[in-house]
Amino acid sequence: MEAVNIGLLGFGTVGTGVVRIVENHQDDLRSQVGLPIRIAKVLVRDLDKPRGVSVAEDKLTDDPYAVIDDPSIHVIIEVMGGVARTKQYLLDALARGKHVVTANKDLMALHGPELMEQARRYKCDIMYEASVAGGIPIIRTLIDGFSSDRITKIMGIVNGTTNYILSKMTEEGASYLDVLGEAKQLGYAESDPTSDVEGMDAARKMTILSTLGFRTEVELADVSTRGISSVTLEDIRYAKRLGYALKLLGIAERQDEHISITVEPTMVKHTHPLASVGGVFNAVYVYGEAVGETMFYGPGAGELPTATSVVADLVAVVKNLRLGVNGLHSSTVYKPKKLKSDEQISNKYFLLLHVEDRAGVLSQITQIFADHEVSLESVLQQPNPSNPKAEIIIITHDANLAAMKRVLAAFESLDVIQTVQSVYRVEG
Ligand SMILES: NC(=O)C1=CN([C@@H]2O[C@H](COP(=O)(O)OP(=O)(O)OC[C@H]3O[C@@H](n4cnc5c(N)ncnc54)[C@H](OP(=O)(O)O)[C@@H]3O)[C@@H](O)[C@H]2O)C=CC1
Ligand SMILES: N[C@@H](CC=O)C(=O)O
Ligand code: NA
Repeated sequence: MEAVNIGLLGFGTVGTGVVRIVENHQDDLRSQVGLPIRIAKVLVRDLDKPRGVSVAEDKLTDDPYAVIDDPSIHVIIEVMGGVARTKQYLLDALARGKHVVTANKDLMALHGPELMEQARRYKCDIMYEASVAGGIPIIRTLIDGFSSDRITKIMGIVNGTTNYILSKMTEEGASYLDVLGEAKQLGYAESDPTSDVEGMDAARKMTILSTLGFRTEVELADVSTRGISSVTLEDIRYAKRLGYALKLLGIAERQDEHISITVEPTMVKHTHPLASVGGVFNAVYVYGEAVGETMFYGPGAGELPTATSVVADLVAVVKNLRLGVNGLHSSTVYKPKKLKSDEQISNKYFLLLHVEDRAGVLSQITQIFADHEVSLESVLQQPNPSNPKAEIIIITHDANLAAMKRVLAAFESLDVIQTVQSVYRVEG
């Protein structure tokens, strides 16, 4: 073997970064793996599209099997996105003995176990560090760094696009749609940004992180998911005033072997380290029984940060190749899965209610909380100059989710409440 030949599936934001790093860091990479690394073929959709970095014309193809079936290719780097078709390409590549590096969280969250089984069968590696928190080496950290510990909490800002949007709304009062447009321009958003703003992208990443952290097979359907599309500037202003930052947080918790995983806009206390993570940055807070609190911070999306993780995976694959130890994935998933019920999930909540501005309203509302045994940390009532109704802002003490759902159901039949404007989980 004279060189490691790469088949690159996709030449967009991340693919361009991979080609740049392989070119610009060639000497360092070669010193580490003992062989030159060559981009042998590149799959694109549109052969005529102008590219940010050039590759020889004869390397470009729009035929995926010209890459997958090429016997000279050792490693497939998949940075094209997509699920069903892409899964088939990777299953076929593995069956032909090619190692795989992918940045595709949609695919790994939905079909990770099947792809890993195929990799085991054909003694190949499949690595996916870039799939969660772009440039942060968090997957390696969970698999290797914490192999000796028992993780009980993973809490993360794992979507760069939504963190960018919420940060700009908070700092500049910018409009949601304007900032979403910017995030698309900057290459942060998915090709369909609905998966960013509705929380699905973060849910896929939390599926991957909690599977690794809790060593149990978490499925996407286990993640209760809510995005940021209904977050208003008013919510953000209230959060700020009360000493919180509004963040799209993924939170995975384990207690007595029961787990819960959520993705939702969350009020994070200003003193919590996650509150100051701004822009496209991501951060993952991990609590282990032995290690205690840890936090990992870095760019969550974008060309070169994401490509850094992809190429680091490539280096790991090639080192294994040189040692002849590819495909020796030890089992990181071996615990039976037990999900928490709503009665076992306990959080603080923030509520913003628009109500009739007359005597006795507040006591009717607080009575409903008392009836369902939810106790309150603070209650603030104020007139709203732009609305004849009053606003009530409530922060609860820790309350179980089932009780909170009963409170919200009871509010529906209380005619003094005009609207339940917002409900957010509170952390820190
Ligand atoms: N952008 C980011 O910051 C991050 C992205 N990711 C993940 O990395 C992957 C790639 O993302 P990104 O680079 O942003 O995506 P882009 O849309 O920028 O690039 C996708 C590339 O794949 C090619 N492609 C897509 N579908 C096909 C197809 N059916 N046949 C042939 N070629 C195809 C496109 O070809 P053409 O150029 O001709 O259109 C394009 O070159 C996704 O899975 C994404 O979720 C992960 C972490 C961060
Ligand atoms: N669209 C994603 C890209 C990285 O995974 C994000 O914004 O985080
Ligand atoms: Na990562």
